[in-house]
Amino acid sequence: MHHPSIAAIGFGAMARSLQKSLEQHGDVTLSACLVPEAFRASVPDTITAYTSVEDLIAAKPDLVVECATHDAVRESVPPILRAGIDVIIVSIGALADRDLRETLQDAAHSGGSRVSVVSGAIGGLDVLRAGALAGLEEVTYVGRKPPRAWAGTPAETLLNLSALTEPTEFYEGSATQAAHDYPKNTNVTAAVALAGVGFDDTRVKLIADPTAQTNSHELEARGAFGRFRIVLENNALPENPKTSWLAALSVEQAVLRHFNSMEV
Ligand SMILES: NC(=O)C1=CN([C@@H]2O[C@H](COP(=O)(O)OP(=O)(O)OC[C@H]3O[C@@H](n4cnc5c(N)ncnc54)[C@H](OP(=O)(O)O)[C@@H]3O)[C@@H](O)[C@H]2O)C=CC1
Ligand SMILES: O=C([O-])CC(=O)C(=O)O
Repeated sequence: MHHPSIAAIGFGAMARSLQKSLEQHGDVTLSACLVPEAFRASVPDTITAYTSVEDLIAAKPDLVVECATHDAVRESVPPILRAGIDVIIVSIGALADRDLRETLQDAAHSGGSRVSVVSGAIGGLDVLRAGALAGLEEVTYVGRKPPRAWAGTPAETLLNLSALTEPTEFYEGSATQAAHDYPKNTNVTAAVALAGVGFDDTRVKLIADPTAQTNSHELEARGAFGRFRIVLENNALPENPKTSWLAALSVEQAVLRHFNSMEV
């Protein structure tokens, strides 16, 4: 049987966690990645590090998983799809851009490939998708993370993160604006928006909480189907406090499912 070999775009906290976890599982190998030139030296010898998308395509991976940035989705994913290689996207916030969504669909169509997004650090997207068919009246997402997870974001200019003593909300608005302002922390809101009522109508609240030990995601929806509320309390990846471990596990699950002929 063919042993699938996949490639990652990016080789940060999530791709590393995915690679180790797949190695333990044994059925699929993450054997290559596409990284910026400056990052190449930090990729272990067992992984082939490409710095051009053309070289990655020439290596013909069975599947590519994007675990990098919104820019990587914009720049690298369309040519890979056009080359006939399926792609799983994790930096879903990039899809707040309608033109990019069309570009990706066109690229997949012309290459006869498939592009999909992961559920990532959140759950309940199946409920939203089903509920949306009968109409959703309201979808609200509340993201709560420890202050260190908001470092390097506009929250830093709105709050004194290191001096916070109580949970503080610093953003309330649409998923469109959240994806733009907090690209490394609101990919989950993009997944919620795509499954439910779209980017402009998905309400988002973001909280820096000095008492929080986890990255928590609260999702509430109301519609013709009824009501729904879930709360996830995710442990962060040790290498990146912004990213939940569950997000990496959800990529692994999507990869294994991709190569399974029976979807259960
Ligand atoms: N859907 C979801 O639920 C979730 C999605 N995410 C998203 O997943 C992605 C990966 O997360 P994580 O691994 O924690 O992030 P990291 O920052 O740890 O890793 C991202 C890596 O991608 C590299 N990179 C940057 N630009 C490019 C590019 N154009 N092409 C290839 N590589 C590039 C970075 O290199 P350098 O350091 O040199 O810039 C870095 O090594 C992020 O976009 C994150 O926001 C995260 C959590 C949940
Ligand atoms: O991993 C998480 O908890 C969520 C996250 O960063 C994102 O949605 O981008």
